[in-house]
Amino acid sequence: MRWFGLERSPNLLYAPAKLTLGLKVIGLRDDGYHLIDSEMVSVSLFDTLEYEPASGSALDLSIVDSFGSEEIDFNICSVALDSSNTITKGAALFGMGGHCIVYKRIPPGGGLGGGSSDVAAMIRYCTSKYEPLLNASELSSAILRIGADVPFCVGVDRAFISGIGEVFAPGVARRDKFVLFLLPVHSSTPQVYRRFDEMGPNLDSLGELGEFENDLESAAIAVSPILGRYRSALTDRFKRVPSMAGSGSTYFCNGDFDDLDLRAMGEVAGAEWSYVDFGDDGLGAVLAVSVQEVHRSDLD
Ligand SMILES: C[C@@](CO)(OP(=O)(O)O)[C@H](O)COP(=O)(O)OP(=O)(O)OC[C@H]1O[C@@H](n2ccc(N)nc2=O)[C@H](O)[C@@H]1O
Ligand SMILES: Nc1ncnc2c1ncn2[C@@H]1O[C@H](COP(=O)(O)OP(=O)(O)O)[C@@H](O)[C@H]1O
Repeated sequence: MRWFGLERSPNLLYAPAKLTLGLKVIGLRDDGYHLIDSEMVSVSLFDTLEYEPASGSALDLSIVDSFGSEEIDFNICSVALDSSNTITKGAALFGMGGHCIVYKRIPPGGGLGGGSSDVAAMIRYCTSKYEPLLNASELSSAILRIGADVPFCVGVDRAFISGIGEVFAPGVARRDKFVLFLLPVHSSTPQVYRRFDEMGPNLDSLGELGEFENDLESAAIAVSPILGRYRSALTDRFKRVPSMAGSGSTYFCNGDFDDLDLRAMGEVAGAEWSYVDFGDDGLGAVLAVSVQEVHRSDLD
C-alpha cells in the first residue's frame, strides 16, 4: 500500500522529521539547558527503521543513505553507530538489542530532529511490545536525557512546547504543507545555543511566540555564516523570506511546490523533491522537499 509516497510495511518503524515552526528562548537553567516556547509539528519526510529485536544483547546498527542524492552530501556516514546513537539508547531502556538498519533521509544536523525521531520510533515500538526496565517517571526522565525534543517526537502531534522540551499542550492538528530546503551544512545544536548566550538577548524578539520566528536563527548564522548566504539566495529566488528550522541548517516555507513555482523531479519517503541550484551565487545546490503534516494516528 502507498502511504505518504512510501511502500508501507508492517516490518518497518517510521520516524517523521520534526519541524519547529517557531522558537523563543525564555530562560536558562543552571545546568545550561534553555527554557523555550515553541510550536512543533511532525512532517512527512521519514527515516525508516528495519528492526530485528533480540532481548539482552547489544544493538547492531547500520545506516543507509536513502535520499540517494548524488548532488548533495548530507554526511550521513558521520552518524555514530555505537552506544552514543540515540536508537541504541532507546532500545537499552527496554533491555533490547538485536539488529537495526536505518534508512536515513532526515539530514543529521539539519534541525529536523532526525536522531530524536529515530529513537522515538524505537520507543513507540518497544512500548507496544516490552516492559521498560524503569518505572514511569524514571522512564520519562531517561527519555528526556536522550534528547530534549524526544518527548515531542514520541507523541507525533502538533504541540506547543515549553520547559526544555518536556512540557506540551496540544496544537490544533491541520494538514499544513511545507517546503523544506535541505542544505549540505551540519549545524550543531549545542554550539548554536552557546552562541545564542554569547550574543545576548535579542530585544526585537521580546513578547509572544510569533509563528515562524526563531530566536536561534541569528546564532546559527553566526556559527555557520554560509546559512545567511543561503537565506539571501532563497529569498531572492522565491521572493519569500524562509524560516529556519530549530537550530538549523534547514530553511522552510509554508505552502507547496506550486506556491514556489517548483517542479518535482522525484519522490522519496513521503515527499516530492527538486534540486534548486545556487551555483551562480557561489553556493551549492539544495534539495527542496515538499512535505505535509503527519499525526500520531497516521502511524497506527
Ligand atoms: C533546537 C531544538 C528545537 O528546535 O531542536 P534541533 O534544532 O536540535 O532539532 C531543540 O531545542 C534541541 O533539542 P535536542 O536536539 O533534542 O537537544 P539535546 O540533544 O537534548 O541537547 C543538545 C544540547 O543543546 C543544548 N540545549 C538543548 C535543548 C534545550 N532546550 N536547551 C539547550 O541548551 C544543550 O547544550 C544540550 O547539551
Ligand atoms: N539516530 C541518529 N540519527 C542522526 N543523528 C544521530 C543519531 N544518533 C545520534 N546522532 C547525533 O545527533 C546529531 C544531530 O542529528 P539530528 O538529531 O538529526 O539533528 P538536529 O539535532 O539538528 O535536529 C548528529 O550529528 C549525530 O552525531
